[in-house]
Amino acid sequence: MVAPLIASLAELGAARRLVVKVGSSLLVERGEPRKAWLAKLVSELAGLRQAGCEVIVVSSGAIALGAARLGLKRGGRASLSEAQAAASVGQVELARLWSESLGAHDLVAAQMLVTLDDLEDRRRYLNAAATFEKLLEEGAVPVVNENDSVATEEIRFGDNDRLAARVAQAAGAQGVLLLSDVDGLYDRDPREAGATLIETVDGVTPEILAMASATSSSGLGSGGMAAKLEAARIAERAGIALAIANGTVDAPLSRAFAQGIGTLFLPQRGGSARQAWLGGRLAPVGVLTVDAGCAEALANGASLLAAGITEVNGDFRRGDLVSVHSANGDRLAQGLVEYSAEECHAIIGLKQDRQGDKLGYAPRAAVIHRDHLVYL
Ligand SMILES: Nc1ncnc2c1ncn2[C@@H]1O[C@H](COP(=O)(O)OP(=O)(O)O)[C@@H](O)[C@H]1O
Ligand SMILES: N[C@@H](CCC(=O)OP(=O)(O)O)C(=O)O
Repeated sequence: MVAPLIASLAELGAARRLVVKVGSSLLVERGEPRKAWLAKLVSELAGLRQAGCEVIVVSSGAIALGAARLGLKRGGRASLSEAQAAASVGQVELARLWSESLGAHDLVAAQMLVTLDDLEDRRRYLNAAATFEKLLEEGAVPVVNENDSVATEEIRFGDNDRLAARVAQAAGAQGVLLLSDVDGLYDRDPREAGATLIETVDGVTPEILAMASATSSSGLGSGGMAAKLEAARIAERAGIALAIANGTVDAPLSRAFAQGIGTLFLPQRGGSARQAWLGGRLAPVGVLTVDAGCAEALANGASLLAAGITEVNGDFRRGDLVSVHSANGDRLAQGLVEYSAEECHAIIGLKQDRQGDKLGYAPRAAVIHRDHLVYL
């Protein structure tokens, strides 16, 4: 039987497996950890655990803590190399904080540092998934962060919101709670007068995306509301409910779950687990632009054929992840390409029967087969 999808904040609080993400601004204030706040949050997490919910924590804060220890300006975010150095110093402290706080409730913290690459490669993704499963089976609480010290500019999440959504997918969680310094998504930047909290979002549309700004209010975090909406898109496609709630209050989890204050992004019924993984991948290496007829065919579940391609960009090889864009630049789909960029250039715009001459071998059935394509 297919489990029913979560439809309210109360149901999110009763999820069997939940990812709770804590932003830098909640954990760190003027370079110091907010220990009293963390202790209260952890007692709520322990309550969830007692109620039978398996909890995974995604915790930011390494860069902010490390920057303070090293005396770096701009919270350690002036350059990638400073962020990397700050993270490696701060992560030691962050891990100890979680280990001590969870330990006070007889819970064991398990550190998992992942890079974007770890979750983009299918084999490594499944490997991480197995580790989450084992840790939860053993009763530990995984505490996840990006491995900032080795991440490079191109291959990096940079924000822990999207990381939390990808972790939820890998760990088979039903829900994600992003704790931030606002009650949820407002219809415009909450610093503007008249901003209204949106309680439920049924599908992250371009109108919803337009509400968010990418600036972090505290200056400590990264990505702002825009990153949270990207996370919501990854989650909804994977059939996972995601909520944004305020972590600055006294009992953030019960305020969100019992009082229902926050924004809930409803999960959408999607394809297979593999398709959800593919749709959540974040680093395409090329772009194929298609004409209107092809865009319509893709929306109806067709494979991508060379005849509909009008432009090829990027340097990719067979099997790489590429984005499919409409003529006006909208991202329509992404998938694993059957040809290299060079081969795509050779057959662009051609029907199947004319491709063999250009390729020098019998053409494949499609440029991206529909089994390896996710319409976004
Ligand atoms: N439409 C919006 N709704 C809510 N918050 C928004 C919106 N647009 C911009 N923001 C800003 O995004 C901030 C949250 O992002 P961020 O500071 O990165 O959080 P965190 O550090 O918790 O991850 C809010 O404090 C708010 O100032
Ligand atoms: N991995 C980084 C956190 C990334 C980040 O800034 O996230 P957030 O504070 O949630 O916007 C760190 O530990 O400092």
